[in-house]
Amino acid sequence: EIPLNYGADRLGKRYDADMQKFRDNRLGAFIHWGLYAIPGGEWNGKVYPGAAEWLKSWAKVPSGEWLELMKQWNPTKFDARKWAKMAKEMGVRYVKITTKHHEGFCLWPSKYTENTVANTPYKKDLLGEMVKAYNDEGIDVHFYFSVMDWSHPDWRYDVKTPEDSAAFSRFLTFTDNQLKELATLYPTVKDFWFDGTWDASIKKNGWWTSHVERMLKEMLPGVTINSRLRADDYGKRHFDSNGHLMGDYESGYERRLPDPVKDLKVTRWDWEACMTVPENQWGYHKDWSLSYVKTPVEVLERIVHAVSMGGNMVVNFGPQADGDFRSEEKELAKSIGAWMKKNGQCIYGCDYAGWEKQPWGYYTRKGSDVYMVVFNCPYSKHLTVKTPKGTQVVKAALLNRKSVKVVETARNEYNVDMPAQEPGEPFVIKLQIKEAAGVVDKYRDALT
Ligand SMILES: C[C@@H]1N[C@@H](C(=O)NCc2ccccc2)[C@H](O)[C@@H]1O
Repeated sequence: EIPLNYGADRLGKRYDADMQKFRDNRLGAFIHWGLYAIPGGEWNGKVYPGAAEWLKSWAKVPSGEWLELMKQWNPTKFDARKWAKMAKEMGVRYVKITTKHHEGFCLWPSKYTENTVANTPYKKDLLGEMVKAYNDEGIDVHFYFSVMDWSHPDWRYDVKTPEDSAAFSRFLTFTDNQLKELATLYPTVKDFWFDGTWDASIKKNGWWTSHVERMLKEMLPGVTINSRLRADDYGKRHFDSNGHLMGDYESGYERRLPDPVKDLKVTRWDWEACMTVPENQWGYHKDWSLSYVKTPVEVLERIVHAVSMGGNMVVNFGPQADGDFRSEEKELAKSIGAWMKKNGQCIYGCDYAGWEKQPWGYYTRKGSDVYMVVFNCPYSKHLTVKTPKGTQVVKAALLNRKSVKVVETARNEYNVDMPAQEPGEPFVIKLQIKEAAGVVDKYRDALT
């Protein structure tokens, strides 16, 4: 192994209670809310199809002009308790909030910059209201924090000159101060999800990313940190130069998922994916007709797919500037929540089952309970199940307890019947299994 000063602090998964809670939560929501919600993808009469939270970049708006939007920031319809109820109804166990996105506008009254909610007509501490409301509903709060800050004069994409070094050193101190502020003001925060860390300036300062992980874990024992923060001595990100995951979970799956057959390696570490409902909109965009908008079932399939491979899924919401949500997002939360109410036991606390994936859908597992989550109904009316050697399927039942017939068709192969009534939506079959070592093998391989 290459000797590293700023590589992974720990080898292998964390098994402490805080990490177990992170893992058991499985389903989260992202809240992308900032000044970008005001223009909603349109600038000077032109609508930009790219990610709305990147509008400042697409429309090449100078920081001074962009920050003028602060004068319009007054979410009169914002009601943190309503937001928390919506999350509760959706069945998410945690919410990741953009404390500060690339634009540099802070949802909390930071004393290290003028670019905060305190200097807007709204004035109040939005982040504090959200943290309290979500926590009051028993929902964990995670902080999204963008290291890249387009509005800070000392931010640099790269560090090439002595002036760059002096400026970026000031920037890193500023960022330290903001992170300490967040950890001090909101000590119930359970996770920091860092973004905007791909530029050369950060890759050349791997030491700082290691310092941030250690500083936050010192201030908030048990807090989790995503791999995206981290760069090692050689600028290697997420995984260090020895291939070890940095941080506590891999956070590279943004708007994409591992292949459920080819990418089984991801089951070796903790990971969390995040997704948008349109093709690529995190912040509020006024025109969702510009790209495909996923249906609730398509969102649900991505949630189940992630859990089936031992990962978490975070579904994004981009609130309007007025503090209300668009109807598509309200309907999505209701629809996912209704399904989770009936079937959540195949998600919460579940993990990779280790069985061979079948075309009808995904397996998840919790202890000795194996769940079949069916998205694709076969014309054969049977759901093929292939178990690992030594494992038998004893019984199968729908979650409403109606049993379904199981017929053994070959060694470690079964036909599980489809339910008599067509469920009309993705459904779950719970398997009772028997894992006996050295089971009598009554089948013979063909002599060829
Ligand atoms: C979670 C997402 N990460 C932010 C982001 O910048 N993603 C990578 C990206 C990099 C360059 C152009 C578009 C998107 C997006 O704005 C969201 O916050």
